Amino acid sequence: MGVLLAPSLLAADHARFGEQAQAALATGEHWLHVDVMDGRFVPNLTFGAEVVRALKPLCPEAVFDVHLMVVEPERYIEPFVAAGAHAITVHQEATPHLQRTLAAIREAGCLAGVALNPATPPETLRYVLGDLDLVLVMTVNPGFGGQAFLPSAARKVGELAQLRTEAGASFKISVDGSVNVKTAAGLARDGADVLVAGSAIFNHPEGVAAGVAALREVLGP
Ligand SMILES: O=C(CO)[C@@H](O)[C@H](O)COP(=O)(O)O
Ligand SMILES: [Fe+2]
Repeated sequence: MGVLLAPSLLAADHARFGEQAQAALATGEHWLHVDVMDGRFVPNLTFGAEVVRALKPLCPEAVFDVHLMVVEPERYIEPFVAAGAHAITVHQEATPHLQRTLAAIREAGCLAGVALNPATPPETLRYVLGDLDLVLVMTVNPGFGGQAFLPSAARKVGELAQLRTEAGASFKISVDGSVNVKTAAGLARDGADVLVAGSAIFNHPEGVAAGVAALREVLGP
């Protein structure tokens, strides 16, 4: 299976979410990445489950990939499931009860993901590998779009691919932060299954379709 692209709505025009989400899906991509920030876990605020609920009828084919950058993420599983999320990712650093939280996400019928801040080692997931469907490697510090890529954090992609093989696990490896035409191909070669891209898609000077096409071109067939 080829690499999936997950356009990140954080970089979309917030006054035209529906239109921009539809433009991203019209390119043939299916995932939509939804960045939820609470002003506590990260120094920025975005939106909540109502955005997924509102987009759902406009984008019935979308896979809503929710990235919770919030403290106490377990409190938000139910509202996002009810709104129509398909994948819910919590931060390893945000909950002391990671296994329970992942189990609750799966129990609710969603893919269960864990995000790793740049300083968090993949080994911290060793004892929850069987509870995971997705690991989100942050290649910037979470909180903002348009930041500089951290190559040290990207090294985790290959390490996770190795850990996955050794453990006989099957989680997807997703990468989030400064995914663009310079970084995408290397990340895919290292083992990324999903590439989250905000600025590279929604801030492309020729529009959303051109942003997706440029990434697809460097990724190859
Ligand atoms: O989770 C985050 C930021 O915290 C991301 O999903 C950003 O939306 C990525 O934006 P770009 O780096 O692609 O502009
Ligand atoms: Fe994100």
